[in-house]
Amino acid sequence: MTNQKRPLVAVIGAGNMGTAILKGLKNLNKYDLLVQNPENPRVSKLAGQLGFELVHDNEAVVAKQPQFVILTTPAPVTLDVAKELKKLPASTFVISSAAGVPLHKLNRRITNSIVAAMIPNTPVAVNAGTIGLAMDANVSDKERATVVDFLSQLGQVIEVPEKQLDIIGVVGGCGPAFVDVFMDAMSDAAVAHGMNRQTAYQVIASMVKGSGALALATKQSPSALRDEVTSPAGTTIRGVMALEKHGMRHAVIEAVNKASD
Ligand SMILES: NC(=O)C1=CN([C@@H]2O[C@H](COP(=O)(O)OP(=O)(O)OC[C@H]3O[C@@H](n4cnc5c(N)ncnc54)[C@H](OP(=O)(O)O)[C@@H]3O)[C@@H](O)[C@H]2O)C=CC1
Ligand SMILES: O=C(O)[C@@H]1CCC=N1
Repeated sequence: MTNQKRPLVAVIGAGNMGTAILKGLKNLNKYDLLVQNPENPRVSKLAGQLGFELVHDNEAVVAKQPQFVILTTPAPVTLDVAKELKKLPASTFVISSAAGVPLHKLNRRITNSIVAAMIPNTPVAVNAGTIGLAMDANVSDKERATVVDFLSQLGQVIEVPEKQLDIIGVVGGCGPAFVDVFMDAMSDAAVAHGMNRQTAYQVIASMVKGSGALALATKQSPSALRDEVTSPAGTTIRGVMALEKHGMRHAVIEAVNKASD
């Protein structure tokens, strides 16, 4: 049997987003994984769980010549990290997930490699993410396709002009937290009506997953889908009217506005 070498993917910054990406990549079972993070027992434990190699400086990342480098560092340190990746080979793809860090600033520091900016969300951990992606015009079609093909393994990739990454970051990136608040509130109500907590979580998560799948499959607008549920004089319309009365629509719009500030 031949011992074929697997492509190496490096993730710099194994916090919440880095870990979600590592889990999604691990599920694929086709990449070797390298992580750079400051020494931290949490990350050492994660290395054992997910089976990645752990290093603590970017020189070690450069030396190992990964095919893809994913930056999941806090936004304020990402440009400093990028500076240390200058010596990566020209064939390396560096994909930053740092919200609000613009491509031209990354490109100024990573002068050699192909650079992309993305906004993923935590469902990448189960390969069901939503990933906004922007690349400079000078990236070739072939390079662009390589990045899209790679990231598509973690979820749905939506290429957008860079100026739209901020709003994708809110709707797609923060969105799971907003949906989690909704699911948590609905679980409380279900428990108040006598459902046990674990069953409530299962029913509600499955309902949210199915609603998203139906919207994607049918391409119907949310309002058209809602109308299909609201039977005349039925239960749903009473619930929808209560949501309107208590300002759910306004609360959601305000959440997006505040997160965009
Ligand atoms: N969380 C999300 O859903 C999303 C996050 N993002 C972006 O991802 C990035 C990370 O966010 P998030 O995971 O939530 O943040 P976390 O704070 O959870 O993770 C940041 C990680 O980076 C590590 N780190 C800090 N400084 C360095 C450094 N110089 N070199 C290498 N690693 C470093 C931290 O290590 P330690 O903890 O040991 O200090 C930590 O493990 C941000 O830029 C954010 O904008 C984008 C979309 C969605
Ligand atoms: O809360 C944040 O700033 C990051 C960016 C999008 C989701 N999480």
